[in-house]
Amino acid sequence: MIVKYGGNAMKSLELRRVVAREIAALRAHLPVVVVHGGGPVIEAELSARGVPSEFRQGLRVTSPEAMHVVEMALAKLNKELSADIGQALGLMGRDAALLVGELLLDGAGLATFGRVGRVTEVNAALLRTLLGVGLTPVVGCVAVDVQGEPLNVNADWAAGAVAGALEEGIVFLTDVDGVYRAYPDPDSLVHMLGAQEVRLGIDEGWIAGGMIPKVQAALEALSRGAPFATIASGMAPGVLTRAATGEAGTRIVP
Ligand SMILES: Nc1ncnc2c1ncn2[C@@H]1O[C@H](COP(=O)(O)OP(=O)(O)O)[C@@H](O)[C@H]1O
Ligand SMILES: CC(=O)N[C@@H](CCC(=O)OP(=O)(O)O)C(=O)O
Repeated sequence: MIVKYGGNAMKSLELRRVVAREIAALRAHLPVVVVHGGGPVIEAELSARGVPSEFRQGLRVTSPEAMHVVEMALAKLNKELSADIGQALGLMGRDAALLVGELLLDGAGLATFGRVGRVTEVNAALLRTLLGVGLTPVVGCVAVDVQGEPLNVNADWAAGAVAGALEEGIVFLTDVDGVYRAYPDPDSLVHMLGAQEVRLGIDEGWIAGGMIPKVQAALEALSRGAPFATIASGMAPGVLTRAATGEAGTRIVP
């Protein structure tokens, strides 16, 4: 199974330990690949260095200077998360062409998002080799382009691409229990959400901000062969097993 671990599900050291325990418990039953982001850590490093960055359509417009900071921040976090999880090997998408990508272009075909990219190829053989020797791959969301330059990939997209390539299910851990029809009304949590309703939700604006790349990545993973894709809260005990069996979170369906 693929676990996408984002910035909001690692807000505190305590929460990080809870998630690490969940991942360790899950892999006693099935192989796990972790793909992580780290938006808040990136944000802190950029502001400490006075490097400006803005979000457009939920994506960080990434100058070459910002790219440098993004990669540095995520690489350090990658080592910390790998240590939290244990029996893990931390890798960036740039290592061994694990995540190969291309620049994201706007509607006019221009790279107005800067170094933001999307994944075109995943080195699934490497992930399978690591799993085969009992290591949990922990993958940071910086991909490499054909020129060997880094690309800043939204971590939900990166995780969705890995799930599609391995044809395994994926759980996106975040700070909410799933997708709400009227966020944050707790009674409006949706248990199953189809592609058509996802499009409607984005158009009508009740799926917004950071939830947009998550639902898009879930649909992309399903279309590439992942058997299930669920969005769930990293704060709920036992969440990974419950999300995998459909008892927790919002399951996205084609
Ligand atoms: N319909 C919705 N249901 C739930 N959360 C939503 C919805 N629309 C927008 N959101 C926002 O999406 C956030 C999760 O995305 P994001 O902050 O990018 O998480 P992460 O860092 O875990 O990837 C929630 O905290 C919430 O503020
Ligand atoms: C292009 C883009 O937006 N990249 C993200 C990568 C990290 C990420 O996605 O982290 P979360 O999972 O914590 O949101 C960024 O720079 O913040």
